[in-house]
Amino acid sequence: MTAHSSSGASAQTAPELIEVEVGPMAHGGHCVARHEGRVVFVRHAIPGEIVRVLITDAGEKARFWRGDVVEVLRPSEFRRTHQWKLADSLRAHAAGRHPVGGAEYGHIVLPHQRRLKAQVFRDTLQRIAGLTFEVHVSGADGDDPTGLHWRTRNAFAVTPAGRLSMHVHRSSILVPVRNMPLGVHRLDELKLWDLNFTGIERVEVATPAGSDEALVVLTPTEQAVHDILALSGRMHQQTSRLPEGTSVVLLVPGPRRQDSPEIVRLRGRTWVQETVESTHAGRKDFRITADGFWQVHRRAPALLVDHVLAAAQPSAGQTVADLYGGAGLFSAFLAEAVGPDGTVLSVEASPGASRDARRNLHAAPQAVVQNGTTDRVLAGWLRDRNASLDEGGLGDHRLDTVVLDPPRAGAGQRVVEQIHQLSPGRVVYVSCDPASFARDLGQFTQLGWRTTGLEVLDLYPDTHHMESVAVLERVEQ
Ligand SMILES: C[S@@+](CC[C@H](N)C(=O)[O-])C[C@H]1O[C@@H](n2cnc3c(N)ncnc32)[C@H](O)[C@@H]1O
Repeated sequence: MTAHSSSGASAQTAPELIEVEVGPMAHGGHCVARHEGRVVFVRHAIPGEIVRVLITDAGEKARFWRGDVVEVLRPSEFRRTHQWKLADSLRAHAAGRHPVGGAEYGHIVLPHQRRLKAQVFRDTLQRIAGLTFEVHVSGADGDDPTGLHWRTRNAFAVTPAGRLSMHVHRSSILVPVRNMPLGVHRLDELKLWDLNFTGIERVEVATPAGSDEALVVLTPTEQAVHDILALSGRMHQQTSRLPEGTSVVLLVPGPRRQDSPEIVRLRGRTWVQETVESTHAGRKDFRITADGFWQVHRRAPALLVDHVLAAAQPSAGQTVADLYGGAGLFSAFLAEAVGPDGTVLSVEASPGASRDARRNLHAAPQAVVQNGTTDRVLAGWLRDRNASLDEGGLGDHRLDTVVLDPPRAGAGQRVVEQIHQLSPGRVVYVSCDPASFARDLGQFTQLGWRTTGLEVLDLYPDTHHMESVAVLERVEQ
């Protein structure tokens, strides 16, 4: 049973099953092993184990193969029964199917998951940026030892029969689901698996922490878009028995890719309220619309705000840029810290998230939202620093601090160079991907920046993902 072949070469040339002793955990959630001189990326293993691996992705000329553990011949002391049956490679393959993606660390006890993440983070920084750091990974308070029940944002695919499902890792194969153990308990209570989503391609669910509210966001298939009225009627009827407090919207893509989607309200409202309680900076409410961005772990917003404030050390009257600002999470707390005499420039590319940010920052006139890609906005600031903010300049401001929280791809060469040219006193880099972070940090280091603080947080238990907050300061010339 081979899921797919990456190289285009025939998968039959690889043996179906191999036996290996697995080496270190690598970025991406697989361990590195060798079979007759060839590198094999083995998922669902733990370093040091001897395992039998089903090759899922191979070719005679491929530089490396990929495979899933199907039998453990010498288990690690840190192995446990996977906490989620559908994502468990051992039980899935024994039943003749592939595990769903998204919980590739679920067979490892939580403290060891964090030790492995620290090792992966350290190795990635060393390999890509040539930098050596002591790394400790800490978890969020209140996390379940199983590593389950933390996601307040969940997304599902839909089978041709209209059932909620998830993808097999790196594959178009869909597996119908009847629960989502990584999600907060409220998600399972909605019982969305009992509904028929024919005509829908993607179902996203927001279940804010500590509230009974939920927002179900349905993206139609290409065919169903042509008769939105009929689809709306069917979905309205299907979702009518969802618990009180559940809102449902259709997210209809605009005619061109760059257009904002149209949000069609089927029930309740088009947004959810999120409340963030920071340890030292109080409590704030945020409105997040169906197409807006919000951090996924129930504790992530508050924890990240605390870390960003500690790293940025904003003070009254300062000017701070919040790049990739989303719905204004960091900007709202930064705006309070710099006060009415300071300025926060919140830069966000998505029109929906920018709209949320404007609403969320309404009470803080010192926070200005600039809708546009970071590289374009920064190019404007550099072109004419004295031009007013409305004209795309910096309005004579000098940046004290730049906070950036880019998506997984990182900021990239151009944006790092632009931040350097803007010459802020400090940079706070929030990252959800060690590899792109290492690449960008390498560039900052070459430009004369020094890392003076680094925290790594486990905001994605049972998966290989992690979050980091770094402080960079300019080396004195
Ligand atoms: C990881 S999120 C961080 C959002 C925010 N800091 C928070 O914690 O809620 C990244 C944000 O960057 C936005 N984004 C993606 N590419 C961008 C770009 N090139 N320029 C500006 N914003 C971008 C996304 O829409 C998203 O809101």
